[in-house]
Amino acid sequence: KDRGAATGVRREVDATGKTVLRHVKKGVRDFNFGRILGEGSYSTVYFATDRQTLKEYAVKVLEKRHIIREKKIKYVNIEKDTLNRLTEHPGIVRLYYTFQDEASLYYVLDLCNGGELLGVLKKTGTFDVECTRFYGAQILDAIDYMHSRGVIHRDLKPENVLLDDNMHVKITDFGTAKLLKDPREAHSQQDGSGRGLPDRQADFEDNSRAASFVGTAEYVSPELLTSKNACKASDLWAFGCIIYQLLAGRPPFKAGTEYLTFQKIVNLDYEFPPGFPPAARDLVERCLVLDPTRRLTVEHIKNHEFFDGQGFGKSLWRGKAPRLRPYV
Ligand SMILES: C[C@@H](Nc1nc2c(c3cc(-c4cn[nH]c4)ccc13)C(=O)N=C/C2=C\CC1CC1)C(C)(C)C
Repeated sequence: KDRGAATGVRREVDATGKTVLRHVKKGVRDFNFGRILGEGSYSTVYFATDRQTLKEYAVKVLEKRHIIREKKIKYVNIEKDTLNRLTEHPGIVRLYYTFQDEASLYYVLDLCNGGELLGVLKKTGTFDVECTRFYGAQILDAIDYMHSRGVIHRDLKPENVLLDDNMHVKITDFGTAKLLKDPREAHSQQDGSGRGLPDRQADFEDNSRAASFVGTAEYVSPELLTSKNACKASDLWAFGCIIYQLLAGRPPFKAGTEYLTFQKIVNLDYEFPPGFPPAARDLVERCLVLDPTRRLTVEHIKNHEFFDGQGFGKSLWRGKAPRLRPYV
């Protein structure tokens, strides 16, 4: 079958002579590929335009041979399953289509023209309190939605927080997410950390994969370094690191080598620069808690004084993003 077939619905006559409408998958030839937007370890993301609709997308291309050789098939499936679970939130990159050809897999996704939050932060150096509150609230709202759908991101960091045309947040890069098997976990605080529901410990991911993955050094939570088990609170540890970094211009735990960075994390060895806003300091201190069961939850954070006056409903995603100003 011609993979590059035009899109949409085609009228055909089936074996019994009945006229049927067939949905035809999009293919590589339905898109004009443009520049490279970003490169991951197993993928390249291109700018692309749909030739029929002229809509612009980001297309993530994964080379099959590379994935097989590097034994990453599981990660590819996790990412696709995760993207297919997270379809109804403005703060999550949306997957529209997938297709393949002999050599590669293709994911057609939201185009985030604002690029990575890290890039924007590097340009301004730091964010002022208003910007930190707005971007912190959007990231937190997206985390809340992910967790409600039983997804733990496990590698949240400013490189994976993208920005769309309105400079609103789009969380991406779910190849290392952890999908809680039992959706019941999704709607409660119990979340695979084995807390409170010991009998369901078995429900969770096979520990072999969990054991093998560790996030990006600066944002990885202490429990992932010590017990190899990520939980929803692990994403809130990363959230605390991101809030600190937006205001300070650098992450709280950063050393010359990964090992020394891990040392700082498990020893909670960090300090605030002079003039760090007190409400933000209190919030960060209550997220960067070694014991995941004592860390603030999403609900606690939404009610923290740092977010006083910040709505978390639809208004958060409708309003204009604040002009980016450095925290001086
Ligand atoms: C984090 C990711 N980088 C990026 N991933 C995506 C972008 C993206 C866009 C720019 C950009 C746009 N304008 N200027 C820069 C720079 C980096 C991007 C996008 O627009 N849409 C979906 C993406 C990813 C979705 C896919 C994970 C499911 C890595 C480095 C892994 C390739």
